[in-house]
Amino acid sequence: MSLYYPMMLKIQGKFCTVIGGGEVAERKVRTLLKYEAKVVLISPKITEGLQGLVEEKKITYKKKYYESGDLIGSYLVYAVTDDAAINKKCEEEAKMHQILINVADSPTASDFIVPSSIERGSLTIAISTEGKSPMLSSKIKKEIEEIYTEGYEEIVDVLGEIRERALKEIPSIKDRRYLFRYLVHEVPYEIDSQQKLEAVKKEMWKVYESLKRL
Ligand SMILES: C[C@@]1(CC(=O)O)C2=NC(=C\c3[nH]c(c(CCC(=O)O)c3CC(=O)O)Cc3[nH]c(c(CC(=O)O)c3CCC(=O)O)/C=C3\N/C(=C\2)[C@@H](CCC(=O)O)[C@]3(C)CC(=O)O)/[C@H]1CCC(=O)O
Ligand SMILES: NC(=O)c1ccc[n+]([C@@H]2O[C@H](COP(=O)([O-])OP(=O)(O)OC[C@H]3O[C@@H](n4cnc5c(N)ncnc54)[C@H](O)[C@@H]3O)[C@@H](O)[C@H]2O)c1
Repeated sequence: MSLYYPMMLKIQGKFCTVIGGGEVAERKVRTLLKYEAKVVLISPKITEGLQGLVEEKKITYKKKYYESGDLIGSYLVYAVTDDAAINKKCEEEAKMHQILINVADSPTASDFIVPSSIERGSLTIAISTEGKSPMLSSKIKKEIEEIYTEGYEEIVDVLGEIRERALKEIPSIKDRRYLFRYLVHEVPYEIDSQQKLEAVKKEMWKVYESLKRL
């Protein structure tokens, strides 16, 4: 059994502190920015990529070594220096203040792990091995990407729109469940071209209109 509880976290507008400015830090920062967090970066040296983000004012940069107290007020912390003793100090401070921390060189010390993930609009598929093999996570990701192709973004949006309409227009939960089951299990999602995708979307709405009237 895994000790990690999977969940989806909204970090938009939250202060996330990254200690360290190397390649791993850059990857973490880019992901945090993608989800619109407010990133504070603490490191004496940073990569060119991170320097670019500082110049574009995308992140707040404090050019210094980590000191105790730096984590106060953070929502999430990433200890990603190449110095295990410093990462450990960050871990201790975070634990003292009950701030969630990810420690790059120690999955077991981390409160949370960043999974490998696939995004198709609102559909997210995340894979984790509890840090035992990021390489396996990455392989599985590639396999799943082949099954859940980009077209799923639009399929999920249509499912969402139909669900919203059905909640208003189909009073019986049994009927709604039948509809959702039909849309997900019976309509074949053959969507390997835009033309086929459009045909599937049309079919989904047709199913909705016909089941609504029953
Ligand atoms: C998913 C992804 C998210 C992200 O970081 O953004 C991620 N690692 C990614 C990339 C990546 N990771 C590594 C390389 C170099 C190549 C290699 O060595 O493999 C590359 C680059 C690449 O593959 O391109 C190696 C590596 N990873 C960790 C250590 C430290 C250690 O194990 O001690 C070492 C050094 C091991 C060593 O020195 O040998 C630790 C972690 N990496 C995790 C996540 C967490 C566990 C996930 C899980 O449970 O499976 C965990 C525990 C911590 C965490 O939460 O960060 C991201 C995108 C992958 C994708 O999506 O394709
Ligand atoms: N989680 C992952 O996915 C993953 C992947 C590969 C490696 N790692 C681990 O992550 C760590 C960092 O890897 P990297 O390739 O980014 O290293 P790196 O050497 O490129 O960068 C280390 C950074 O830490 C900074 N630093 C050093 N001491 C500091 C201090 N006291 N305070 C603040 N910043 C300090 C340095 O200035 C530098 O910017 C390593 O321990 C490595 O084993 C993790």
